Amino acid sequence: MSLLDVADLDAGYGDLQVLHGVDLAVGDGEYVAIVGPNGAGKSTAMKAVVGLATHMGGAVQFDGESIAGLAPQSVIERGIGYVPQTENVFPTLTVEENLQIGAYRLGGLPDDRQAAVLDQFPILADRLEQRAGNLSGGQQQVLAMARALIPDPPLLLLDEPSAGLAPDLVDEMFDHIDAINDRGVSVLIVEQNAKTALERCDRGCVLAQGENRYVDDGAALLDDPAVRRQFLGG
Ligand SMILES: Nc1ncnc2c1ncn2[C@@H]1O[C@H](COP(=O)(O)OP(=O)(O)OP(=O)(O)O)[C@@H](O)[C@H]1O
Repeated sequence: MSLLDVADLDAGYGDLQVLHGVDLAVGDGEYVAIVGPNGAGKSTAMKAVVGLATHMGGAVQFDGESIAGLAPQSVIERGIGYVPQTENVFPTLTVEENLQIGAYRLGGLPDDRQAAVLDQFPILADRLEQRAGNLSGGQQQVLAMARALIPDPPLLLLDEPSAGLAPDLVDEMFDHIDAINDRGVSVLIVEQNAKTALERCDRGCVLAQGENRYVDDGAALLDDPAVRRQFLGG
């Protein structure tokens, strides 16, 4: 049994079904990437796990328990951190206040959790009093990840963490994700940047038109001529 196990998932928005029978698993300590063309349903798969898309059928299990159809706050309370693609920090609040919001379910920001994330992301330690909206795009993404990590979730979901970043910052973002995973947090990312994501992850899942197309080790997918031709530009 994986930490996150999604089987035969149907999901969408209201009456619109976007996902058709999607399977997805993230093992303990594993780093999994969902890649695929625009509109494939990658973000929807992630949103269905966290309760932001309509669950229409199939199983979603986290740590051996069903979370299918649960509201986002219940999913997060069970130990899944989630960083949406956009609007993932409160721009008018300071860095420290953003971290405090990550702790609101804990009834306050424990010193050890603040210390742990500041140790991991020193760039934030120097900017605690700065408004989040004044940080660069990359720094805001780091803050969003740090906030999601405050409750110490065993699984972190990142929706397009490299979106909108200058090319030289993309590698830096992926280095941060590697470091999070190296500290024992299981990671599921959705990425447009398929090649880089597949190079970095343990396992990749290629989605197209709301269905699984390929699931394999990242390196095996990168080597697969059919995957390269259809999804990686040759
Ligand atoms: N809130 C929503 N309400 C209705 N339809 C939506 C909503 N969000 C996404 N969709 C539709 O669901 C389909 C899949 O979108 P999704 O964002 O999951 O794709 P994606 O693979 O993440 O693509 P992209 O890389 O372009 O974000 C698209 O047709 C999109 O228009």
